[in-house]
Amino acid sequence: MSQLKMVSLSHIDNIPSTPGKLKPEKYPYVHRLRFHSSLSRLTVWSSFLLVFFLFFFFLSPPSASPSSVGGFPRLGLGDSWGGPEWERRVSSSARKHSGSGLIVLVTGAAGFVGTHVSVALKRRGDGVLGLDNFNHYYDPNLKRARQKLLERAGVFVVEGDINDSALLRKLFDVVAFTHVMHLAAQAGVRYAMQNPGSYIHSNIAGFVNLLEACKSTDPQPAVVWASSSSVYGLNSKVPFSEKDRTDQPASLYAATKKAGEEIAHTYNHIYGLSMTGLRFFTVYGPWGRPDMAYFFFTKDILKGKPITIFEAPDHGSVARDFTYIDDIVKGCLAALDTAKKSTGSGGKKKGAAQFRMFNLGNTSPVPVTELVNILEKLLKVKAKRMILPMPRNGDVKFTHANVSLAHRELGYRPTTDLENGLRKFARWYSNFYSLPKKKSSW
Ligand SMILES: O=C(O)[C@H]1O[C@H](OP(=O)(O)OP(=O)(O)OC[C@H]2O[C@@H](n3ccc(=O)[nH]c3=O)[C@H](O)[C@@H]2O)[C@H](O)[C@@H](O)[C@H]1O
Repeated sequence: MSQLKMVSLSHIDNIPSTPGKLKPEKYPYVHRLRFHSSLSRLTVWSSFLLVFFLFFFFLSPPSASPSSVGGFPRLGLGDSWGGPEWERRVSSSARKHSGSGLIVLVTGAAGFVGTHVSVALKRRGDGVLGLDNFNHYYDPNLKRARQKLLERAGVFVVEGDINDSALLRKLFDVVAFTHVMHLAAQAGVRYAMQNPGSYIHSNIAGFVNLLEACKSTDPQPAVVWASSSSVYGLNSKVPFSEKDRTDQPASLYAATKKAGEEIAHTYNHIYGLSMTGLRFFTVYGPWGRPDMAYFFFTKDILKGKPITIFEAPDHGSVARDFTYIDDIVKGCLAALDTAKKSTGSGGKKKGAAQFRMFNLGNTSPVPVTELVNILEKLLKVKAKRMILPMPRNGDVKFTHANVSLAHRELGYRPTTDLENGLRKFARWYSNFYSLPKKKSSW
Protein backbone atom coordinates (compact mmCIF):
# COMPACT_ATOMS: atom_id res chain seq x y z
CA MET A 1 0.00 0.00 0.00
CA SER A 2 2.74 2.46 0.90
CA GLN A 3 4.31 1.82 -2.48
CA LEU A 4 1.04 2.66 -4.18
CA LYS A 5 0.78 5.86 -2.20
CA MET A 6 4.28 6.80 -3.30
CA VAL A 7 3.29 6.35 -6.92
CA SER A 8 0.24 8.55 -6.57
CA LEU A 9 2.23 11.33 -4.88
CA SER A 10 5.20 11.22 -7.21
CA HIS A 11 4.01 14.35 -9.12
CA ILE A 12 5.53 16.37 -6.27
CA ASP A 13 8.95 15.11 -7.35
CA ASN A 14 8.32 16.48 -10.85
CA ILE A 15 8.23 20.16 -9.84
CA PRO A 16 11.56 21.49 -11.17
CA SER A 17 13.88 23.15 -8.67
CA THR A 18 15.22 26.37 -10.21
CA PRO A 19 18.28 27.46 -8.22
CA GLY A 20 19.57 30.87 -9.29
CA LYS A 21 16.17 32.18 -10.39
CA LEU A 22 15.26 33.13 -6.85
CA LYS A 23 18.01 35.71 -6.31
CA PRO A 24 17.40 38.39 -3.61
CA GLU A 25 15.89 41.64 -5.06
CA LYS A 26 18.25 44.64 -5.29
CA TYR A 27 15.52 47.37 -5.37
CA PRO A 28 12.91 46.96 -2.62
CA TYR A 29 10.66 49.89 -3.89
CA VAL A 30 10.41 48.54 -7.41
CA HIS A 31 9.87 45.17 -5.88
CA ARG A 32 6.88 46.45 -3.85
CA LEU A 33 5.30 48.01 -6.95
CA ARG A 34 5.83 44.82 -8.87
CA PHE A 35 4.44 42.91 -5.96
CA HIS A 36 1.18 44.94 -5.94
CA SER A 37 0.69 44.70 -9.68
CA SER A 38 1.45 40.97 -9.66
CA LEU A 39 -0.95 40.58 -6.74
CA SER A 40 -3.83 42.17 -8.67
CA ARG A 41 -2.89 40.13 -11.76
CA LEU A 42 -2.91 37.04 -9.58
CA THR A 43 -6.37 37.93 -8.23
CA VAL A 44 -7.77 38.41 -11.75
CA TRP A 45 -6.26 35.14 -12.94
CA SER A 46 -7.44 33.25 -9.87
CA SER A 47 -11.00 34.49 -10.30
CA PHE A 48 -10.88 33.57 -13.96
CA LEU A 49 -9.63 30.09 -13.15
CA LEU A 50 -12.24 29.66 -10.44
CA VAL A 51 -15.08 30.58 -12.84
CA PHE A 52 -13.53 28.28 -15.44
CA PHE A 53 -13.42 25.30 -13.05
CA LEU A 54 -16.92 25.92 -11.71
CA PHE A 55 -18.22 26.09 -15.27
CA PHE A 56 -16.72 22.72 -16.14
CA PHE A 57 -17.67 21.17 -12.83
CA PHE A 58 -21.37 21.91 -13.34
CA LEU A 59 -21.40 21.12 -17.06
CA SER A 60 -19.44 17.89 -17.04
CA PRO A 61 -21.43 14.60 -17.02
CA PRO A 62 -21.53 12.76 -13.69
CA SER A 63 -18.46 10.59 -13.54
CA ALA A 64 -17.09 8.71 -10.59
CA SER A 65 -13.40 9.21 -10.27
CA PRO A 66 -12.56 9.46 -6.61
CA SER A 67 -8.86 9.37 -5.86
CA SER A 68 -9.39 6.33 -3.69
CA VAL A 69 -11.95 3.58 -3.40
CA GLY A 70 -12.47 2.04 0.03
CA GLY A 71 -8.99 3.05 1.12
CA PHE A 72 -7.35 1.77 -2.07
CA PRO A 73 -5.80 4.38 -4.40
CA ARG A 74 -6.99 4.49 -7.97
CA LEU A 75 -4.01 4.54 -10.27
CA GLY A 76 -5.03 6.15 -13.54
CA LEU A 77 -7.61 3.49 -14.33
CA GLY A 78 -10.17 4.14 -17.04
CA ASP A 79 -12.77 5.14 -14.50
CA SER A 80 -14.95 7.47 -16.54
CA TRP A 81 -18.32 6.40 -17.82
CA GLY A 82 -21.06 7.70 -20.02
CA GLY A 83 -21.32 8.69 -23.68
CA PRO A 84 -22.96 6.98 -26.66
CA GLU A 85 -20.22 4.38 -27.22
CA TRP A 86 -20.24 3.40 -23.53
CA GLU A 87 -24.05 3.10 -23.58
CA ARG A 88 -23.89 0.97 -26.71
CA ARG A 89 -21.47 -1.45 -25.00
CA VAL A 90 -23.61 -1.55 -21.87
CA SER A 91 -26.78 -2.35 -23.83
CA SER A 92 -25.10 -4.89 -26.05
CA SER A 93 -23.56 -6.77 -23.12
CA ALA A 94 -26.89 -6.83 -21.27
CA ARG A 95 -28.87 -8.13 -24.29
CA LYS A 96 -30.18 -11.64 -23.70
CA HIS A 97 -30.03 -14.27 -26.40
CA SER A 98 -32.90 -16.45 -25.37
CA GLY A 99 -36.56 -15.50 -24.89
CA SER A 100 -36.75 -16.68 -21.30
CA GLY A 101 -33.29 -15.40 -20.36
CA LEU A 102 -32.46 -13.14 -17.45
CA ILE A 103 -30.86 -9.70 -17.63
CA VAL A 104 -28.34 -9.59 -14.81
CA LEU A 105 -26.16 -6.87 -13.35
CA VAL A 106 -23.17 -8.67 -11.77
CA THR A 107 -21.31 -6.50 -9.27
CA GLY A 108 -17.73 -7.54 -8.53
CA ALA A 109 -17.65 -9.09 -12.00
CA ALA A 110 -13.84 -9.02 -12.25
CA GLY A 111 -13.61 -10.83 -8.92
CA PHE A 112 -13.14 -14.57 -8.54
CA VAL A 113 -16.76 -15.69 -8.15
CA GLY A 114 -18.03 -12.77 -10.27
CA THR A 115 -16.01 -13.82 -13.30
CA HIS A 116 -17.16 -17.43 -13.16
CA VAL A 117 -20.82 -16.54 -12.62
CA SER A 118 -20.81 -13.91 -15.40
CA VAL A 119 -19.31 -16.31 -17.94
CA ALA A 120 -21.75 -19.08 -16.97
CA LEU A 121 -24.75 -16.76 -17.34
CA LYS A 122 -23.54 -15.40 -20.67
CA ARG A 123 -22.90 -18.89 -22.04
CA ARG A 124 -26.47 -19.96 -21.45
CA GLY A 125 -27.85 -16.88 -23.23
CA ASP A 126 -28.58 -14.44 -20.41
CA GLY A 127 -27.80 -10.74 -20.73
CA VAL A 128 -24.94 -9.84 -18.39
CA LEU A 129 -23.40 -6.53 -17.48
CA GLY A 130 -20.44 -6.45 -15.10
CA LEU A 131 -19.51 -3.73 -12.63
CA ASP A 132 -16.21 -3.63 -10.78
CA ASN A 133 -14.03 -0.97 -9.14
CA PHE A 134 -10.78 -2.86 -9.85
CA ASN A 135 -9.37 -1.93 -6.47
CA HIS A 136 -5.86 -2.94 -5.43
CA TYR A 137 -6.66 -5.29 -2.52
CA TYR A 138 -4.82 -7.95 -4.51
CA ASP A 139 -2.90 -8.03 -7.78
CA PRO A 140 -4.98 -5.92 -10.21
CA ASN A 141 -3.29 -7.70 -13.14
CA LEU A 142 -5.24 -10.80 -12.22
CA LYS A 143 -8.46 -8.77 -12.30
CA ARG A 144 -7.47 -7.33 -15.69
CA ALA A 145 -6.80 -10.85 -16.99
CA ARG A 146 -10.24 -11.91 -15.79
CA GLN A 147 -11.68 -8.83 -17.54
CA LYS A 148 -10.10 -9.98 -20.82
CA LEU A 149 -11.67 -13.40 -20.31
CA LEU A 150 -15.03 -11.72 -19.77
CA GLU A 151 -14.63 -9.56 -22.87
CA ARG A 152 -13.97 -12.68 -24.93
CA ALA A 153 -17.17 -14.16 -23.51
CA GLY A 154 -19.09 -11.00 -24.48
CA VAL A 155 -19.38 -9.46 -21.02
CA PHE A 156 -18.58 -5.75 -20.69
CA VAL A 157 -17.36 -4.70 -17.24
CA VAL A 158 -18.18 -1.12 -16.30
CA GLU A 159 -15.43 0.40 -14.18
CA GLY A 160 -17.03 1.99 -11.18
CA ASP A 161 -17.92 1.65 -7.56
CA ILE A 162 -21.20 0.49 -6.03
CA ASN A 163 -21.06 3.64 -3.88
CA ASP A 164 -21.51 5.80 -6.99
CA SER A 165 -25.28 6.48 -6.99
CA ALA A 166 -25.20 8.45 -10.24
CA LEU A 167 -23.53 5.56 -12.05
CA LEU A 168 -26.04 3.04 -10.68
CA ARG A 169 -28.94 5.29 -11.70
CA LYS A 170 -27.49 5.53 -15.18
CA LEU A 171 -27.07 1.75 -15.46
CA PHE A 172 -30.66 1.15 -14.35
CA ASP A 173 -31.82 3.82 -16.84
CA VAL A 174 -30.02 2.19 -19.75
CA VAL A 175 -30.89 -1.45 -18.90
CA ALA A 176 -34.03 -3.03 -17.42
CA PHE A 177 -32.24 -5.56 -15.22
CA THR A 178 -34.42 -8.46 -14.09
CA HIS A 179 -31.80 -9.55 -11.52
CA VAL A 180 -28.81 -8.22 -9.63
CA MET A 181 -26.10 -10.70 -8.65
CA HIS A 182 -24.25 -8.75 -5.98
CA LEU A 183 -20.75 -10.13 -5.47
CA ALA A 184 -18.76 -6.92 -5.01
CA ALA A 185 -17.34 -6.96 -1.48
CA GLN A 186 -14.26 -6.44 0.61
CA ALA A 187 -13.24 -10.04 1.22
CA GLY A 188 -10.67 -11.58 3.56
CA VAL A 189 -11.08 -12.32 7.23
CA ARG A 190 -7.70 -11.25 8.64
CA TYR A 191 -7.22 -8.09 6.52
CA ALA A 192 -10.15 -6.47 8.38
CA MET A 193 -7.76 -5.55 11.19
CA GLN A 194 -5.52 -3.62 8.79
CA ASN A 195 -8.15 -1.75 6.80
CA PRO A 196 -11.49 -1.79 8.64
CA GLY A 197 -12.80 1.16 6.61
CA SER A 198 -12.72 -0.79 3.37
CA TYR A 199 -15.19 -3.33 4.85
CA ILE A 200 -17.60 -0.60 5.87
CA HIS A 201 -17.19 1.10 2.47
CA SER A 202 -17.99 -1.96 0.36
CA ASN A 203 -19.96 -4.39 2.50
CA ILE A 204 -22.19 -1.89 4.26
CA ALA A 205 -22.27 1.55 2.57
CA GLY A 206 -21.92 0.08 -0.93
CA PHE A 207 -24.58 -2.54 -0.30
CA VAL A 208 -27.05 0.07 0.98
CA ASN A 209 -26.32 2.26 -2.02
CA LEU A 210 -26.99 -0.62 -4.39
CA LEU A 211 -30.24 -1.54 -2.65
CA GLU A 212 -31.34 2.10 -2.80
CA ALA A 213 -30.88 1.98 -6.58
CA CYS A 214 -32.71 -1.37 -6.80
CA LYS A 215 -35.69 -0.25 -4.73
CA SER A 216 -36.10 2.97 -6.73
CA THR A 217 -36.09 1.38 -10.16
CA ASP A 218 -39.25 0.19 -11.84
CA PRO A 219 -39.71 -2.74 -12.19
CA GLN A 220 -37.44 -3.64 -9.28
CA PRO A 221 -34.94 -6.43 -9.96
CA ALA A 222 -34.65 -9.51 -7.74
CA VAL A 223 -31.39 -9.43 -5.76
CA VAL A 224 -29.11 -12.39 -5.03
CA TRP A 225 -26.05 -11.52 -2.95
CA ALA A 226 -23.00 -13.09 -1.34
CA SER A 227 -22.99 -13.49 2.40
CA SER A 228 -20.45 -15.71 4.13
CA SER A 229 -19.94 -18.79 6.28
CA SER A 230 -18.17 -16.44 8.67
CA VAL A 231 -21.55 -15.25 10.03
CA TYR A 232 -21.63 -18.47 12.10
CA GLY A 233 -18.67 -17.02 13.99
CA LEU A 234 -17.89 -18.78 17.25
CA ASN A 235 -20.74 -21.33 16.99
CA SER A 236 -19.66 -24.83 18.01
CA LYS A 237 -22.70 -26.86 16.86
CA VAL A 238 -21.96 -28.51 13.52
CA PRO A 239 -22.85 -28.68 10.72
CA PHE A 240 -23.91 -25.03 10.47
CA SER A 241 -27.57 -24.65 9.59
CA GLU A 242 -29.37 -21.53 8.40
CA LYS A 243 -31.51 -21.78 11.56
CA ASP A 244 -28.47 -21.40 13.85
CA ARG A 245 -27.63 -18.19 15.65
CA THR A 246 -25.40 -15.73 13.80
CA ASP A 247 -24.76 -13.15 16.49
CA GLN A 248 -21.20 -14.04 17.53
CA PRO A 249 -18.97 -12.86 14.66
CA ALA A 250 -15.23 -13.36 15.16
CA SER A 251 -14.09 -10.71 12.68
CA LEU A 252 -15.17 -7.34 11.37
CA TYR A 253 -15.52 -9.02 7.97
CA ALA A 254 -18.09 -11.41 9.47
CA ALA A 255 -19.81 -8.54 11.26
CA THR A 256 -20.22 -6.60 8.01
CA LYS A 257 -21.59 -9.69 6.24
CA LYS A 258 -24.04 -10.22 9.09
CA ALA A 259 -24.99 -6.53 8.91
CA GLY A 260 -25.59 -7.05 5.18
CA GLU A 261 -28.10 -9.80 5.96
CA GLU A 262 -30.01 -7.50 8.31
CA ILE A 263 -29.90 -4.64 5.80
CA ALA A 264 -31.22 -7.00 3.11
CA HIS A 265 -34.09 -7.95 5.38
CA THR A 266 -34.98 -4.29 5.88
CA TYR A 267 -35.15 -3.57 2.15
CA ASN A 268 -37.21 -6.70 1.66
CA HIS A 269 -39.60 -5.69 4.44
CA ILE A 270 -40.01 -2.01 3.59
CA TYR A 271 -39.67 -1.91 -0.19
CA GLY A 272 -40.66 -5.40 -1.32
CA LEU A 273 -37.28 -6.30 -2.81
CA SER A 274 -36.88 -10.02 -3.50
CA MET A 275 -33.70 -10.95 -1.61
CA THR A 276 -31.66 -14.18 -1.61
CA GLY A 277 -28.47 -14.39 0.45
CA LEU A 278 -25.86 -17.08 -0.19
CA ARG A 279 -23.44 -18.03 2.58
CA PHE A 280 -20.33 -19.15 0.71
CA PHE A 281 -17.91 -21.54 2.44
CA THR A 282 -14.21 -20.88 1.58
CA VAL A 283 -14.56 -20.92 -2.21
CA TYR A 284 -11.47 -21.99 -4.19
CA GLY A 285 -10.48 -22.86 -7.74
CA PRO A 286 -8.97 -21.54 -10.99
CA TRP A 287 -8.84 -17.72 -11.27
CA GLY A 288 -9.06 -17.62 -7.46
CA ARG A 289 -8.00 -14.98 -4.95
CA PRO A 290 -4.27 -14.70 -4.19
CA ASP A 291 -5.01 -13.62 -0.62
CA MET A 292 -6.48 -17.04 0.22
CA ALA A 293 -4.40 -19.74 1.90
CA TYR A 294 -4.61 -22.44 -0.83
CA PHE A 295 -3.41 -19.86 -3.39
CA PHE A 296 -0.45 -18.38 -1.52
CA PHE A 297 0.51 -21.79 -0.10
CA THR A 298 0.87 -22.99 -3.72
CA LYS A 299 2.98 -19.97 -4.60
CA ASP A 300 5.22 -20.32 -1.53
CA ILE A 301 5.59 -24.10 -1.75
CA LEU A 302 6.72 -23.78 -5.38
CA LYS A 303 9.22 -21.08 -4.38
CA GLY A 304 10.56 -23.18 -1.51
CA LYS A 305 9.38 -20.59 1.01
CA PRO A 306 8.03 -21.65 4.43
CA ILE A 307 4.26 -21.62 4.96
CA THR A 308 2.50 -20.97 8.25
CA ILE A 309 -0.19 -23.42 9.27
CA PHE A 310 -2.40 -22.35 12.15
CA GLU A 311 -3.42 -24.77 14.84
CA ALA A 312 -6.29 -24.42 17.30
CA PRO A 313 -5.61 -23.40 20.92
CA ASP A 314 -5.96 -27.08 22.04
CA HIS A 315 -3.32 -28.07 19.40
CA GLY A 316 -6.22 -29.39 17.34
CA SER A 317 -6.36 -28.92 13.60
CA VAL A 318 -8.12 -26.02 11.95
CA ALA A 319 -10.53 -27.15 9.22
CA ARG A 320 -12.55 -25.60 6.42
CA ASP A 321 -15.45 -26.76 4.30
CA PHE A 322 -13.53 -25.83 1.10
CA THR A 323 -16.03 -25.45 -1.76
CA TYR A 324 -15.11 -25.68 -5.42
CA ILE A 325 -16.02 -22.74 -7.63
CA ASP A 326 -18.12 -24.75 -10.14
CA ASP A 327 -20.39 -25.93 -7.33
CA ILE A 328 -20.77 -22.35 -6.13
CA VAL A 329 -21.62 -21.18 -9.66
CA LYS A 330 -24.37 -23.79 -9.91
CA GLY A 331 -25.77 -22.57 -6.59
CA CYS A 332 -25.69 -18.94 -7.77
CA LEU A 333 -27.47 -19.69 -11.04
CA ALA A 334 -30.10 -21.78 -9.26
CA ALA A 335 -30.67 -18.94 -6.79
CA LEU A 336 -31.19 -16.50 -9.69
CA ASP A 337 -33.49 -18.91 -11.53
CA THR A 338 -35.70 -19.55 -8.51
CA ALA A 339 -35.81 -15.94 -7.29
CA LYS A 340 -39.34 -14.57 -7.32
CA LYS A 341 -40.06 -11.08 -8.60
CA SER A 342 -39.79 -8.10 -6.28
CA THR A 343 -43.17 -6.68 -5.36
CA GLY A 344 -42.50 -2.97 -4.97
CA SER A 345 -42.69 -0.14 -7.43
CA GLY A 346 -41.93 3.55 -7.24
CA GLY A 347 -40.08 2.87 -3.97
CA LYS A 348 -43.24 1.41 -2.36
CA LYS A 349 -43.95 -2.17 -1.36
CA LYS A 350 -47.06 -3.72 -2.94
CA GLY A 351 -46.97 -7.04 -1.08
CA ALA A 352 -44.78 -9.51 0.79
CA ALA A 353 -41.61 -10.37 -1.14
CA GLN A 354 -39.37 -13.42 -1.06
CA PHE A 355 -36.52 -13.48 1.49
CA ARG A 356 -34.15 -16.47 1.54
CA MET A 357 -30.79 -17.44 3.04
CA PHE A 358 -28.83 -20.50 1.90
CA ASN A 359 -25.58 -22.20 2.87
CA LEU A 360 -23.46 -23.07 -0.16
CA GLY A 361 -20.69 -25.32 1.15
CA ASN A 362 -19.14 -28.67 0.35
CA THR A 363 -20.42 -30.49 3.47
CA SER A 364 -17.05 -32.15 4.22
CA PRO A 365 -14.54 -30.09 6.20
CA VAL A 366 -10.86 -30.79 5.56
CA PRO A 367 -8.04 -29.89 7.99
CA VAL A 368 -5.64 -27.27 6.63
CA THR A 369 -2.80 -29.78 7.17
CA GLU A 370 -4.57 -32.13 4.74
CA LEU A 371 -4.96 -29.29 2.22
CA VAL A 372 -1.16 -28.91 2.38
CA ASN A 373 -0.67 -32.70 1.94
CA ILE A 374 -2.76 -32.57 -1.23
CA LEU A 375 -0.84 -29.56 -2.57
CA GLU A 376 2.50 -31.32 -1.91
CA LYS A 377 1.27 -34.35 -3.83
CA LEU A 378 0.00 -32.30 -6.78
CA LEU A 379 2.97 -29.94 -6.96
CA LYS A 380 5.51 -32.66 -6.22
CA VAL A 381 7.28 -30.35 -3.79
CA LYS A 382 7.60 -30.79 -0.03
CA ALA A 383 6.22 -27.81 1.91
CA LYS A 384 8.32 -26.12 4.58
CA ARG A 385 5.72 -26.13 7.34
CA MET A 386 5.71 -23.80 10.30
CA ILE A 387 2.99 -24.57 12.81
CA LEU A 388 1.79 -21.54 14.77
CA PRO A 389 -1.11 -20.97 17.13
CA MET A 390 -4.11 -19.51 15.33
CA PRO A 391 -3.84 -15.75 15.79
CA ARG A 392 -6.79 -13.95 17.36
CA ASN A 393 -7.45 -11.91 14.26
CA GLY A 394 -10.78 -13.17 13.07
CA ASP A 395 -10.12 -16.81 12.25
CA VAL A 396 -12.48 -19.51 13.46
CA LYS A 397 -11.48 -23.12 14.17
CA PHE A 398 -13.71 -24.86 11.65
CA THR A 399 -16.58 -24.43 9.23
CA HIS A 400 -19.01 -27.10 8.07
CA ALA A 401 -22.13 -26.49 5.99
CA ASN A 402 -25.46 -28.19 6.22
CA VAL A 403 -26.82 -27.69 2.69
CA SER A 404 -30.11 -29.55 2.93
CA LEU A 405 -32.12 -26.34 2.48
CA ALA A 406 -30.16 -25.40 -0.67
CA HIS A 407 -30.56 -28.97 -1.89
CA ARG A 408 -34.33 -28.86 -1.39
CA GLU A 409 -34.97 -25.40 -2.81
CA LEU A 410 -32.18 -24.95 -5.36
CA GLY A 411 -31.30 -28.54 -6.25
CA TYR A 412 -27.79 -27.70 -4.98
CA ARG A 413 -25.48 -30.71 -4.67
CA PRO A 414 -21.70 -30.15 -4.51
CA THR A 415 -19.79 -32.70 -6.55
CA THR A 416 -16.08 -31.73 -6.45
CA ASP A 417 -13.86 -32.96 -3.62
CA LEU A 418 -10.83 -30.99 -2.49
CA GLU A 419 -8.23 -33.09 -4.29
CA ASN A 420 -9.98 -32.86 -7.66
CA GLY A 421 -10.68 -29.17 -7.21
CA LEU A 422 -7.07 -28.40 -6.25
CA ARG A 423 -5.84 -30.38 -9.25
CA LYS A 424 -7.84 -28.10 -11.52
CA PHE A 425 -6.54 -25.07 -9.63
CA ALA A 426 -2.90 -26.26 -9.90
CA ARG A 427 -3.30 -26.81 -13.64
CA TRP A 428 -4.68 -23.29 -14.07
CA TYR A 429 -1.98 -21.81 -11.82
CA SER A 430 0.75 -23.45 -13.83
CA ASN A 431 -0.66 -22.18 -17.14
CA PHE A 432 -1.49 -18.69 -15.91
CA TYR A 433 1.93 -18.09 -14.41
CA SER A 434 3.67 -19.99 -17.27
CA LEU A 435 5.45 -22.43 -14.99
CA PRO A 436 7.73 -24.98 -16.64
CA LYS A 437 5.85 -28.20 -17.26
CA LYS A 438 6.58 -30.89 -14.64
CA LYS A 439 5.89 -34.57 -14.55
CA SER A 440 2.84 -34.25 -12.35
CA SER A 441 -0.54 -35.70 -11.69
CA TRP A 442 -2.38 -32.58 -12.92
O1 LIG B 1 -16.09 -18.83 4.04
C1 LIG B 1 -15.99 -17.62 4.05
O2 LIG B 1 -16.95 -16.89 4.19
C2 LIG B 1 -14.65 -16.97 3.97
O3 LIG B 1 -13.76 -17.89 3.31
C3 LIG B 1 -12.43 -17.43 3.23
O4 LIG B 1 -11.90 -17.25 4.53
P1 LIG B 1 -11.04 -18.42 5.19
O5 LIG B 1 -11.86 -19.66 5.35
O6 LIG B 1 -10.42 -17.84 6.40
O7 LIG B 1 -9.98 -18.70 4.02
P2 LIG B 1 -8.39 -18.57 4.00
O8 LIG B 1 -7.96 -17.22 4.39
O9 LIG B 1 -7.97 -19.09 2.69
O10 LIG B 1 -7.93 -19.59 5.14
C4 LIG B 1 -8.21 -20.98 5.00
C5 LIG B 1 -7.66 -21.72 6.19
O11 LIG B 1 -6.24 -21.62 6.19
C6 LIG B 1 -5.79 -21.18 7.47
N1 LIG B 1 -4.57 -20.39 7.28
C7 LIG B 1 -4.66 -19.21 6.63
C8 LIG B 1 -3.52 -18.46 6.41
C9 LIG B 1 -2.28 -18.94 6.88
O12 LIG B 1 -1.22 -18.33 6.72
N2 LIG B 1 -2.26 -20.14 7.51
C10 LIG B 1 -3.36 -20.88 7.73
O13 LIG B 1 -3.29 -21.97 8.34
C11 LIG B 1 -6.94 -20.42 8.08
O14 LIG B 1 -6.87 -20.49 9.49
C12 LIG B 1 -8.13 -21.18 7.53
O15 LIG B 1 -8.45 -22.25 8.34
C13 LIG B 1 -12.37 -16.15 2.45
O16 LIG B 1 -11.05 -15.66 2.40
C14 LIG B 1 -13.27 -15.11 3.05
O17 LIG B 1 -13.26 -13.97 2.22
C15 LIG B 1 -14.68 -15.64 3.24
O18 LIG B 1 -15.30 -15.73 2.01
